[in-house]
Amino acid sequence: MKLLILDRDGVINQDSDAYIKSLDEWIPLPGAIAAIARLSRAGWTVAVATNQSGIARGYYDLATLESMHARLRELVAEQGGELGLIVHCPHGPDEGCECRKPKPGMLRQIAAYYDVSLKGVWFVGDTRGDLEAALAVDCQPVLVKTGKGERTLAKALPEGTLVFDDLAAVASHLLP
Ligand SMILES: O=P(O)(O)OC[C@@H](O)[C@H]1O[C@@H](OP(=O)(O)O)[C@@H](O)[C@@H](O)[C@@H]1O
Ligand SMILES: [Mg+2]
Ligand SMILES: [Zn+2]
Repeated sequence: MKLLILDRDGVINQDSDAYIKSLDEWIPLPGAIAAIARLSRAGWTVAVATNQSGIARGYYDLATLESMHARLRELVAEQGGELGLIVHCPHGPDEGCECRKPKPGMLRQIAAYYDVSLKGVWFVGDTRGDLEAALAVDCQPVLVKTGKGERTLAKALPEGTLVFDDLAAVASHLLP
């Protein structure tokens, strides 16, 4: 199974230090939707693992989050693709959950859903926490320079991290 796991904010859509709090604030990054659709049409399963502490913080509710994900699915479908499982962590940093990255709980949830091993599966993110979550479960850490990626690049990356300009470049690398 060709499985690719993506972080959401800063990889698929614009991120903000003020959180993405509404559907209007959820703006796809250039080429991201097309990249997901291209991968899907080529037989890849594309899943998403996203921290959403804004829910715990009271900035937006689950219905709003789900409206963003419905829009994401709609845009991918308009380009002939299909997005796979989206897993989110609604918890705050102090709740001690197992799903908030850099913990790998969401990656494990995705692996269990598809009944596959995570070894070597690419996990594409824009923050150090994404890379650490990948390493914790033997995924291939992949950093994109969008979102907080340039900030993440300013410090030493975990050994073996692959770096791409954006999700479109990741898709072009994976597709013939
Ligand atoms: O990149 P993903 O995991 O899809 O989502 C990140 C968001 O949940 C938010 O995560 C927050 O981190 P804290 O949760 O406050 O540490 C901040 O970095 C926000 O800027 C960001 O929008
Ligand atoms: Mg992110
Ligand atoms: Zn959680």
